[in-house]
Amino acid sequence: MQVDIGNALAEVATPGIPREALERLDDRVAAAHARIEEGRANDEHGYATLNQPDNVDVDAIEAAVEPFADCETLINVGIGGSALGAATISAALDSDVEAYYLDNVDPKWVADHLDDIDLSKTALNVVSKSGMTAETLSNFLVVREAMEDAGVDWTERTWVTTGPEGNLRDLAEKHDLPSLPVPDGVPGRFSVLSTVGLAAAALQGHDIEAILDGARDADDALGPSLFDSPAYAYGAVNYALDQRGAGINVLLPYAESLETYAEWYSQLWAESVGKDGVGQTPVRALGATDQHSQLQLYRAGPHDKMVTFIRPKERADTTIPETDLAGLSYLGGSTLGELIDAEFEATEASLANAGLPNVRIEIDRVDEAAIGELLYSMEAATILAGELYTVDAFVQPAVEWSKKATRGLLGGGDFEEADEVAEKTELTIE
Ligand SMILES: O=P(O)(O)OC[C@H]1O[C@H](O)[C@H](O)[C@@H](O)[C@@H]1O
Repeated sequence: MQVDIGNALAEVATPGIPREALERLDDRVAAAHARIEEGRANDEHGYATLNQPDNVDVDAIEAAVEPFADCETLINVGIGGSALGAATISAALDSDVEAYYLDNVDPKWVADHLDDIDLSKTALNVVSKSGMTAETLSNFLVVREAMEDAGVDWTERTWVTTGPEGNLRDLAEKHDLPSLPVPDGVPGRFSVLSTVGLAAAALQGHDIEAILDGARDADDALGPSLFDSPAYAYGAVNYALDQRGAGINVLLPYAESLETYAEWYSQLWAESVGKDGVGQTPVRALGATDQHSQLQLYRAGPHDKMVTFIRPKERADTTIPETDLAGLSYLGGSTLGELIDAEFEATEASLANAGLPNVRIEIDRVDEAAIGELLYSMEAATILAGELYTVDAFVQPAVEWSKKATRGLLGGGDFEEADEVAEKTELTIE
């Protein structure tokens, strides 16, 4: 993985980072790296994330999914960190096993999925670190009932990934379900390179050892200087641009297979650095599609953002047939890959021309090793940013308020948060 921060420098962009400021920031990166290494050595909460590639029990994962080797479909019931990592790997890599991630409780959407799936040929993975998440448990109950209605023995088609306690752990013990533990000391959003993200990948036939090898390569690239570590360079530059006014980071992957990656990164970054009144806002977009929807704003709107361009350097390709259509013959004989790469470079240059900061991330191709390297690198980039923002990157207390309000609204107890829902200030225009 390469990270090119040239277009984030002050000689190109506004806001931009002067080279001498980057040198000074590198001193803080060295101190942050030392703190991270200390946290890893002591297996501290959060920092233990970066030890995952050496802690994952690949045999246990493969053994847990082996009973489901005959399935044609996987349903992953989980939300947030219990869905987005696995979904990123599923979206990036091809498989004969179709995977559905039920990570929302939109009734029609859930029902439509269940109507489309042959539940007798389906494996169900229920994932929740806490084992308490309302959306996950509700969707599990809905899928279980659908299996029963279809005459399918759900206990024969289900494995659970969860913590040592909670409803899911109780369920697994009550029904003797195969289960995998979530890793200790690893917050959900940092758990893709563990049982949480890799079990689904194993079931889909992906080489999880290769994913972990990619992560190990990224680990080897970590060091006390951003000038030697692509992951730290990315985390440090995002932080430095945010300090200078680029409070938004638009993620612009130029591959459909990386669109879910942008969703995963958005949770990782937002929940990690978004606290105590600070934190850059990740925004998901897609190249080349959003050149035709958002680029106008990126190039000619306020300089309150940066853009992250992401692409694989190698990709399977499709030739554009020769044509005599007026004004289009120049495309004939080229390939869609050449077109999207030209658009990547042209759009990147158009932002540099407008002085809007941007960073380029390139992976060799979209395969197991490159995905492992990218995911691990972004986890390291985020942990480093947490140190630079001086926030605790491993907690997310702000998500609890609406959970309490929801529970109160549905009769799940007395919560003052629910009372405040009823006190909404209204000015409805209709
Ligand atoms: O894995 P679970 O305990 O079910 O939590 C799933 C998700 O929900 C929480 O509310 C947090 O916002 C996320 O960080 C977490 O990944």
